[in-house]
Amino acid sequence: MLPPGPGLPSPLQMSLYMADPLSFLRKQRKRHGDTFTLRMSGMGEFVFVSAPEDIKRIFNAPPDALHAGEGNDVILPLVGSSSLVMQDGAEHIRLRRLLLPPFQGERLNTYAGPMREVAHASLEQWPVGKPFPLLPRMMSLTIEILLRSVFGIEGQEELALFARRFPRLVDSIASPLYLLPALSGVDVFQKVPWLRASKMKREVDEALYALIAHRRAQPADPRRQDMLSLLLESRDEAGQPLTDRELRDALFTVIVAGYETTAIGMCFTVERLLCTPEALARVHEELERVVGGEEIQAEHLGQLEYLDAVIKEALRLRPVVPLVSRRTKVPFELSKYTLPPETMLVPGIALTHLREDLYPEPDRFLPERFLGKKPDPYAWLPFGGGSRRCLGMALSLFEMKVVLATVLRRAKLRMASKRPIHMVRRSIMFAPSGGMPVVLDEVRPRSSQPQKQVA
Ligand code: HEM
Repeated sequence: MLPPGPGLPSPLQMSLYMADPLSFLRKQRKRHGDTFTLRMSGMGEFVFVSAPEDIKRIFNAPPDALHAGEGNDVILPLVGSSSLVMQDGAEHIRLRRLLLPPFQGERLNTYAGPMREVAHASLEQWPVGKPFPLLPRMMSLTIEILLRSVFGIEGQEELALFARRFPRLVDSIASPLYLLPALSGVDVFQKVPWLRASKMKREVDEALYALIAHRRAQPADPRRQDMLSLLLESRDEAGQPLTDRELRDALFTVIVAGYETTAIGMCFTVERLLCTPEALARVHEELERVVGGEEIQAEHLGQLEYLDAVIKEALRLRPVVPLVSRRTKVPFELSKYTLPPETMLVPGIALTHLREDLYPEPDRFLPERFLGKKPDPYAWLPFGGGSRRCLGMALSLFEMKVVLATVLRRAKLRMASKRPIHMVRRSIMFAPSGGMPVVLDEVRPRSSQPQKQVA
């Protein structure tokens, strides 16, 4: 038997969820307790979970007990069948071991300089004195950072080509023309080759395979620190490198998973800061103390403790991805229930982040909650968790810090209107309403101090 839930007809549950997911979920938790079942018209039953002990059981379950990859069928035609997000079990573990190292640790430090430069260049293009939506600006910035740091692309022409085509392609999957057939397992790009999106995908694929071939043909260069170069050197336990197909799918996946999410996370952080002047003042004071007249460098980041807490609190209160899912493959014990195989389990990220027992006054923006504390991975989960935790978590937090520190030091920003910004659904994400209109009153000059060598 599944946990209790609302007795409403499933089309009504679906409509109420779609209209205002967060307040509908909060109401159900209040009424039915920590674990409850929603019935969504045409999509089946979903068991929502928000208690840290249940989330811990889910994130620590053996890889064969719970699957995540099969829930991602809808993006299969875009990311490809060798993408990490499509795998489960042993193949997921093998691929993740190959892909993870370039996205972690010390090597991130080499990206601080390029990330900062992209942020400066972007900021100088923002209009002064009139309202503009921040989200598209942040999206162009994050895509350029990924193209430089992950793909290792430097040529302006090549950067422009990918930076133009990727977002249009990713956007096309939100269209009903793509979504409706994809939900029934049809690869629109294959079946309807004359569609603009299909043509664009072929062109992007050709450019990606050409990039991979070009890199393979070059002798290994230890000075190259982009992730594609590192991935070309990766070997699995049997000594096998990644195939061209696996590399193409990995590059595509990183773009699909990484550029909008990070841009939205930065917008919401700016929004919370502009609405909380005392927190913004404290960020400025910290930047002045730690960075002073220099340019921001990797070595400053560890000392920006308040900015770090601000980003964590913004991701708690405005989680970009509001939920993750796992499908049970065996009978699965969860609190007092034994859930049958093929049950959809949904760790509710947004729901967990708003629990009063974990975060007193949960609706308030209080970065101090995270000062000097490591977040509990079963209570703070904007990047999901367990063996499926976001591959780009370290990269994304690093990038958010470098870009926000660069922008906030130079830009005098304010919200464009007093109307509150809401979280609105954007495919599987929550994004700021209206693209988050802001006004840039002034751009201060870059620091005049001579720059140290970038780490
Ligand atoms: C604020 C920014 C981001 C947020 C909020 C976010 C969130 C998430 C979440 C919730 C998941 C699912 C985890 C789970 O099922 O437990 C995920 C998976 C993933 N993310 Fe991110 N992400 C962000 C940025 C990035 C970036 C920058 C990259 C790549 C460079 C990336 C690559 C991936 C990949 C490849 C997966 C699939 C992991 C797997 O299935 O093993 N993400 N992300």
